[in-house]
Amino acid sequence: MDNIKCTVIIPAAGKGKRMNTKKSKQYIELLDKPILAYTIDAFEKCDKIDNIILVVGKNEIEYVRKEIVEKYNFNKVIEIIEGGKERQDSVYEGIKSLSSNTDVVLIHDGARPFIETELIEKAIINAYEYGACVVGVRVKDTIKVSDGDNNIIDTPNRNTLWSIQTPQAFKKDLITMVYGRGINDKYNATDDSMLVEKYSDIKVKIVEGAYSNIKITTSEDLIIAKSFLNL
Ligand SMILES: Nc1ccn([C@@H]2O[C@H](COP(=O)(O)OP(=O)(O)OP(=O)(O)O)[C@@H](O)[C@H]2O)c(=O)n1
Ligand SMILES: C[C@](O)(CO)[C@H](O)COP(=O)(O)O
Repeated sequence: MDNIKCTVIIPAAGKGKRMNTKKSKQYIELLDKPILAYTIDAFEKCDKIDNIILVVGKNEIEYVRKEIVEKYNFNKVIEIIEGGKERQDSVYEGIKSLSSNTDVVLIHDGARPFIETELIEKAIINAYEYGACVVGVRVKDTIKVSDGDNNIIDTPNRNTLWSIQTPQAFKKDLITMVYGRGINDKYNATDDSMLVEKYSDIKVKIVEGAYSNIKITTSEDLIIAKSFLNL
């Protein structure tokens, strides 16, 4: 475990359309610190992480370098690169810049600032053992499947359902192979593990995560985030 070389790719090039604020949500400040800085901090302080690759919007590269990476002394950040149109395109840019000296690759949303060290470490261990894993929590609601007219057509057994978060962690060769194929096929995956499910025989392990590991997506999430920080 101590010898596993781990790189995390943090996609943070989104526009935050659902948040609908002037600045993209990952740059909103909580206690004078941008949300993205909380996210990076979680990986900077995890001993098992060697390198961090940040993927951001073209016009934000210099801001992120000066006002986040340098300001908070994030020494593990080795690259700040330009993202793409969709999350998947941004992650692929990160994958293309991975060094050969990496065993396990973690992918974690820039907009998930409350990830804890213990979960990062569990994800690394499971990825190393099984090849691929995602962090997730059991769903609390009953989930329905609908047809195109909002009629219910199925109610899956809740005991089998998970709400999937990040980090998602993979052996480097596996995630590189499946991302290459997904991009080539223009296969639209809403999370990284979908590509492993589609293009390999590897079973993706779910690591039971934390309900606090929210993705800041809409304005309600900011209220929750502030309450976590006692604001
Ligand atoms: N082209 C994109 C789109 C998303 N992301 C990142 O992927 C993570 C999860 O995406 P999401 O929460 O959907 O962010 P946005 O795309 O910014 O939000 P929205 O869909 O509301 O516009 C975020 O950290 C986001 O910055 C990215 O790097 N590149
Ligand atoms: C990867 C993810 O965070 C897992 O829940 C999520 O799928 C990202 O989706 P989004 O539509 O880009 O918010």
